[in-house]
Amino acid sequence: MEILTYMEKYDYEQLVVCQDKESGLKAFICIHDTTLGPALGGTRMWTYKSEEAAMEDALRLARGMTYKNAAAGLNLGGGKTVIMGDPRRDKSEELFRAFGRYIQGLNGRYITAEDVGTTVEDMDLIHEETDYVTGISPAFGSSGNPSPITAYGVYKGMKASAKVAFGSDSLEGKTIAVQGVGNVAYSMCEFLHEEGANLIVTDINKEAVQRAVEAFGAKAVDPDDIYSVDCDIFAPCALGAIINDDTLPQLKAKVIAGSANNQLREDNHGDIVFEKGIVYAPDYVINAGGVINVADELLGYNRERAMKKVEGLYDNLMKIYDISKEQNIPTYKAADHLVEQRIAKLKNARSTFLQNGQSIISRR
Ligand SMILES: NC(=O)c1ccc[n+]([C@@H]2O[C@H](COP(=O)([O-])OP(=O)(O)OC[C@H]3O[C@@H](n4cnc5c(N)ncnc54)[C@H](O)[C@@H]3O)[C@@H](O)[C@H]2O)c1
Ligand SMILES: CC(C)C[C@H](N)C(=O)O
Repeated sequence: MEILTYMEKYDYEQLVVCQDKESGLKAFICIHDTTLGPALGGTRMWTYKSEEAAMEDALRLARGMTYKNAAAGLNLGGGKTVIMGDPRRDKSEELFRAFGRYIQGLNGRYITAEDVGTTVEDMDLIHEETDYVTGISPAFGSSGNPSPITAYGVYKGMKASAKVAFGSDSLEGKTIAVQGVGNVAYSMCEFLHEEGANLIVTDINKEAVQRAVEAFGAKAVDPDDIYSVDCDIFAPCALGAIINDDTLPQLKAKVIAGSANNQLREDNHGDIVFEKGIVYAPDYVINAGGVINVADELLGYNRERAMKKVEGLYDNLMKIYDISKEQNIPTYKAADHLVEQRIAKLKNARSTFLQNGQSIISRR
């Protein structure tokens, strides 16, 4: 990968490479765009096949956060970190504290939180070294684990998508195929089960599958079989790029609505989804609940205010579905246009000089 060429193509601001031999930290912090405010995005810890794969993931995820934060109406830019390592084996106090010092060195340009492979406890360790971290323990006045709030937002967004596809937003009796039953998807399944949906689940972690089978009477299938099951809604809640040339011909669902980031391998897969008449909830719109919740901490956390915004994801998606219908364009394009317009307009509106270049958040 020609890294600077790639960064120029998609307008990236900064890529920070973190290496600390003593703690074993190997990480990439990527800041995509800070037009709207400091870059907020989670930290993923994962066993990447190569340094290049980790760096590419950080870049793709950071850009996704710019779009997510802008679409959710937040005054925040987009960034993300990936730490190379096995979250079950390689975590330590010194690793997260070393990482916290790298974040502190960015002096507020980047603020982190949880993502795949990291927890509230990890954020607390980062917090030992920097204030630029959210999703820490509620004892610090924080909002805690964002996953259940993300799950609630996805549930609401799934209802909006069902309304468009089936004429009613009730999920009672609907069959929903869930890929990955980790932190977000388990909470999401609680809402779906309560509403009377039938669940089909898969995960590469057998214990996660078992937990969902026992709690929700879910039917379990092997990871490769989840795409072809008979279902109304496919909910991708594991990793990205799962809507692609191999999986699309297998899908029977009328709706794709899940929490995973970067679900479309390439944009053209969003075009194919549209041509097939599948209602696709753009990932960064439907899964914004967690970031909305942690972002509220920057204003002094108020759960009621945050939840009101998360409820609004239903309407945010409806707006995108309306634009998609009116303009006959795929939903991912409708969402991208809205975001790009917001950023362009605000770039202009925020171009006047301010003493010390203060941002709204730093004034609170
Ligand atoms: N946690 C949040 O608040 C949040 C917010 C927005 C988006 N997301 C996104 O939602 C997704 C899930 O996040 P999470 O926090 O629940 O992570 P998690 O690690 O708790 O859950 C992911 C699950 O997917 C499983 N998995 C991985 N690869 C798989 C595969 N090929 N087939 C089946 N299962 C597989 C894992 O074993 C794990 O159980 C991620 O893409 C994440 O970026 C999370
Ligand atoms: C800020 C975090 C809650 C970010 C979350 N992992 C996301 O992808 O939205």
